[in-house]
Amino acid sequence: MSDIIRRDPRTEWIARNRLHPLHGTVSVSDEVEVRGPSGLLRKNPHKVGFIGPNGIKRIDRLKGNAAASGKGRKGGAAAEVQLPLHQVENPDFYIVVVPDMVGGRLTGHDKDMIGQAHKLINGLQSSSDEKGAVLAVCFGESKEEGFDTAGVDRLLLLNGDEYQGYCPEQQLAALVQVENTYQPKHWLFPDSVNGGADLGSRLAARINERPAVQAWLVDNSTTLSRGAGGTTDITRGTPRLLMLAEECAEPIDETRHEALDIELEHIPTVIAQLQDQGQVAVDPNAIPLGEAEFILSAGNGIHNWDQFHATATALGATEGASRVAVDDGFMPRFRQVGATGTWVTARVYLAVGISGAIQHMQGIGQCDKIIAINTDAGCDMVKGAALSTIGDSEEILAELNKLAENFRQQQADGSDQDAA
Ligand SMILES: Cc1cc2nc3c(=O)[nH]c(=O)nc-3n(C[C@H](O)[C@H](O)[C@H](O)COP(=O)(O)OP(=O)(O)OC[C@H]3O[C@@H](n4cnc5c(N)ncnc54)[C@H](O)[C@@H]3O)c2cc1C
Repeated sequence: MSDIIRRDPRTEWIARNRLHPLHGTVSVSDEVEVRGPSGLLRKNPHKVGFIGPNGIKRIDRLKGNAAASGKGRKGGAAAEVQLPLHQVENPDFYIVVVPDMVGGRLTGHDKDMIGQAHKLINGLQSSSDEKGAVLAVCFGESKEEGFDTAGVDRLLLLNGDEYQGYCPEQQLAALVQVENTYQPKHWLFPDSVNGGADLGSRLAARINERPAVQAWLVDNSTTLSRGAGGTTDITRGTPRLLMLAEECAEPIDETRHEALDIELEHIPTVIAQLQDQGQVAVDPNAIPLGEAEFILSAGNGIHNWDQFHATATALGATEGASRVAVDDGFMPRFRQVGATGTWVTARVYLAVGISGAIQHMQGIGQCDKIIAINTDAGCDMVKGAALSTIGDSEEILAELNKLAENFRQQQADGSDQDAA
């Protein structure tokens, strides 16, 4: 018999006519793709997705991705790209940036500020032969490895004991010494609650400069700042000292810089009026999702919710969730991350059993590092993650719990020995 698929006009007509008594027999199929009576492969839009436990229709992304291989993956284990090196041999002038370095690393806000510093340098260089460099002054312990790709030409790292914890008076003394030594063209601070606004105000008062605060559009002559609680813009000439709003400029991404270490002598040691009593432990779940630094987020791939909550506690992470986990009633609505939930800016976003739908990815675009745990190596979350573990969420969370427990135990043993 011939393999040619022959058209059956009568069956085709019945398939098109939803009121025909035989319609169900020719068109009903649980398949999303069906070969119609004409031989053509057709998609049945009524069969795409399924009704979840809450009665809401959803698209099953696992099905679409299950067959996907790891081919064509980007992001994640991104190939190292060697960017062109930008060198400034003997800078004629400096623009000094003082990053917040929350957790010892440059924040997105810090990187925007460094981008702004280079914009100012380019403007100044276009009208003279002088060469400028960005000098970053960083306090405390640094874990940052990307000063060069962030655009730092010179780096002054002040991490002695006197710079540990909250010590604005000592930091100010160092900045005054930088001012006396380098006479920078501009001082840039992030206008943030993480220290930038405080330190910038202190230095402005000390060196008698009138700063621009919440500056968001800056060039060499004019600065636009947000005023009156963000309801109006204030235009003024660009001052020497600027406290910059987030996203004031594009971060550096096309060049690599030297990040040469420099040292500064004769910084006076200040007898502090303020005493740092150390950090206060807080319940990670009491931190608003938008401000959380480390988020453990659950999706439809979580099948053991008690274990998920236990892991979040063991890791000290703030809990987040995909919309499906929320719609299905496993997590409260205020934990939803994404376009219609909270937009998060965590340093580490650990997504467990989340497929990476566009609405979810929109909400995590500002996170520094995304880690995915998923059974599907081809899902969009894995494609966008810096690190992925492919496997069952329950098994991987069990291992994570064990590691956290061992770590705690080792720390406890260590402190016992110290006490003895
Ligand atoms: C207007 C609109 C707004 C939306 N807004 C949002 C929003 O703000 N936030 C949001 O999150 N979604 C939002 N959505 C929903 C979004 O489109 C997705 O449906 C949702 O994000 C999917 O959630 P999920 O990844 O948890 O579930 P699924 O898509 O079902 O994915 C589950 C994932 O878990 C994996 N998995 C399954 N079993 C295991 C296992 N045992 N171990 C490990 N992994 C496993 C699967 O491989 C899959 O990748 C919105 C949708 C619309 C239409």
